[in-house]
Amino acid sequence: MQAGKLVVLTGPSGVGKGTLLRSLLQRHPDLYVSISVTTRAPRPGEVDGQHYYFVNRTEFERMVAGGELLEWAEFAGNYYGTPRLAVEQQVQQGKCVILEIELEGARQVRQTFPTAFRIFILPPSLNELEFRIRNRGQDSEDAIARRLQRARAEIDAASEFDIQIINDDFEKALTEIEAALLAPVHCYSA
Ligand SMILES: Nc1ncnc2c1ncn2[C@@H]1O[C@H](COP(=O)(O)OP(=O)(O)OP(=O)(O)O)[C@@H](O)[C@H]1O
Ligand SMILES: Nc1nc2c(ncn2[C@@H]2O[C@H](COP(=O)(O)O)[C@@H](O)[C@H]2O)c(=O)[nH]1
Repeated sequence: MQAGKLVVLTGPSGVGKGTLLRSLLQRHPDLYVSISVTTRAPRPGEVDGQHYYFVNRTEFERMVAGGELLEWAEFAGNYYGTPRLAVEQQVQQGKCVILEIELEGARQVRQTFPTAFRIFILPPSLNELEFRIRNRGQDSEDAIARRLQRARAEIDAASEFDIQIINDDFEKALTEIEAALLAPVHCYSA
């Protein structure tokens, strides 16, 4: 699996991973962002096959049993996983493939693809993280509590990653990710 590169982007829910990735894709449309499978219900505006593949638990468990997922985890009461085939095909075609996934999945990828480049996005503070999740206005109180509880453990694991970037000033964080990905050893190397 070495023609392209695999990049893992992890960080607590609400830190801004998705927003950073959308801006990164606008600047670098040749990047490939993996579309995950999830049992979470779609949020308003989320489109099946674009934001996620939305499936029920039975279908997700069938995909796990069939070896169709590169990694998967349960997060805040729902399953999330990365479809293996699309990622492998894109990497073989030389693409730089980005997985935006939580900590347990990132750890699995470290076992299966130890050469993957792994970035951890940190919030400026837990208070700001909570503000961002609430301000996003997409999660129930229960979901917010579960996500914040998980955030603490995730932040404690930040040093497992190749680099840590604080998403305080958005443009600065974006530039730091861009610089890391465009370094020859991380993406786009021959
Ligand atoms: N640097 C920043 N300063 C202030 N707000 C930000 C910043 N970056 C992102 N946000 C805002 O934080 C909220 C959460 O961002 P986003 O949904 O991208 O997080 P996420 O890490 O992808 O979350 P999840 O893992 O739950 O999908 C959004 O409303 C976004 O606009
Ligand atoms: N292990 C995986 N984690 C994933 C995947 N796709 C998304 N995620 C992470 O889940 C949480 C919650 O996402 P949300 O869209 O419900 O807010 C967040 O940390 C995502 O990064 C995946 O395929 N595998």
